[in-house]
Parts: sequence; structure tokens; C-alpha cells
Amino acid sequence: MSDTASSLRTEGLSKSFGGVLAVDGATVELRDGKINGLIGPNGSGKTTFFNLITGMIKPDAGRVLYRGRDITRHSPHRIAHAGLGRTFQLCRIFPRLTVLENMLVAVRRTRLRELLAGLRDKGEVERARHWLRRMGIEHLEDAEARDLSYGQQKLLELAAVLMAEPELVLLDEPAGGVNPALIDRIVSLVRDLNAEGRTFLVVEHNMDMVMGMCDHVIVFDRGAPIAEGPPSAVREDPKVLEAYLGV
Ligand SMILES: Nc1ncnc2c1ncn2[C@@H]1O[C@H](COP(=O)(O)OP(=O)(O)OP(=O)(O)O)[C@@H](O)[C@H]1O
Repeated sequence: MSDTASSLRTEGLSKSFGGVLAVDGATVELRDGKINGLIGPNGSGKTTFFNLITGMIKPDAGRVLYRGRDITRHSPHRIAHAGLGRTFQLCRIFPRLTVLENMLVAVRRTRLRELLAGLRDKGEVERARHWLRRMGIEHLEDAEARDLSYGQQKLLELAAVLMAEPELVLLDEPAGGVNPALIDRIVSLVRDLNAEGRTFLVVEHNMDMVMGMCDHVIVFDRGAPIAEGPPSAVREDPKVLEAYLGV
């Protein structure tokens, strides 16, 4: 695939909440095999855009194309099944399940009832342990998720997303609320996962993280992209400075 080919593309995507136009005709193409960053001032529509791509909310207009197929009105589950995994701004895990159980319920094939009955697929357990090891939290597999630190919960959420073997991973504020040492660990994990062939789209307010980690940065303002390019170019773009400074 060429450098500019894109498996995820949106065309004229729009969504209003009451009178607020949160996403306004956004046409965006991700770079395949790259770490794409999505930045923009507060309220510029980044989270809404994420939710539109992953089927959590439906657009008023426009389309989401994944690998050339229109997935605009597909359910979040179907979209995840097609190869798009995502994490949430406020980490989403099951607090009363153990770490390992959280990993197993992340796989659709393992039903909660079977899990509670002690029926576990050996292959899935091995895969779960593999991802927990990659995240460095394998020693916590029997702990209840609610007893993990917030940073460890974020790693668990990412590990659970990886159980579905997504080709494209969307991270919603991975650095939010985590300490600097863990941010470094998340950056190096994302780099490794990217080197293995996964494409990323990362929404993040931590500019150092975005500029240091991303290959391609898309800047939103008022619900649509106003600039994009490598971090060095975006950083110098007068339109971006204007959007952030609000002048
Ligand atoms: N469920 C909702 N109901 C009403 N308004 C909403 C809703 N979700 C988002 N909005 C509004 O839409 C606009 C875009 O919000 P969104 O959360 O997508 O922006 P954002 O760029 O992710 O912001 P932040 O960087 O602060 O997380 C904002 O004005 C917000 O108040």
C-alpha cells in the first residue's frame, strides 16, 4: 500500500447536538501504518468525531468508509469486528471482574456466563496473558480491576482492545490522568504496536506526547480539520496557532 493510501476515510461528516454543530462536514483521511494524531482546542469536536467513526453516535450527514466499505450506520460491535479498536477518555473496564476476566470478556466468543462457570478457552487465556505481559501487568491477572491504579487500568483497557487484533487502534486521551513514567511506557508500546503494522489515531491534549509520537497530525477547529501534516509543519502553521490562541 502506498504512503497516502487510507483504509479509514470520512466524507463530509456532520453532527449537531441541539444548536451546537460539534462536527461540521469533516473530510479526513488517515495515513495507513502510521501513528496519526488528532488535536484541537477544547470543544473542537475530536471526541464526537471519534464517536462517529466507532458507531457510538450516528451522524446527521456524511459517511465513514473503512477499507472502501461504508460503515456509517454500523453498530459499534460490527465496527470493532471489522478491525477498529478503541479506548475511552475515561477508561472502560469491568471493575468487579479480575484482570484476566476483563481480557476474556473482551473477546466476543467468550460469553460472560461461561466465564463465570469457569469455562475458559485455553487459547484465549494464552492470548490474554500474552497481551498482559506486553503491557507489563501480567502479575495482576487475578486482581480485581477496581484495585488497579488508574494507569494500570488504562494498560488493561488497551490490552483488552488488542484481544480483538484490531488493525486500526483509536486512543482517546491515553495520557490523561497518568504519570509521566507511564506516559513514556504508553508511547513506547504504541510505537512497538505500530512497528508491527497497526495504524493508530490518537486524540490527546498532551502536546509533547503528540508531537513526539505521531507521524501525522490532524488539527480540528470548530468541528473540521484546518491543518494536517508532520508535527514539525503543524507546529509552525499560523492557522493552528490562531485556533489555539483564539485570535
Ligand atoms: N452529548 C452532547 N450533547 C450536547 N453537546 C455536546 C455533546 N457532546 C459534545 N457536545 C458539544 O459539541 C462540541 C464538541 O465537543 P467534543 O467533546 O466533541 O469536543 P472535543 O474536541 O473532544 O473537546 P475536549 O478537547 O474538551 O475533549 C462542544 O461544544 C460540546 O459541548
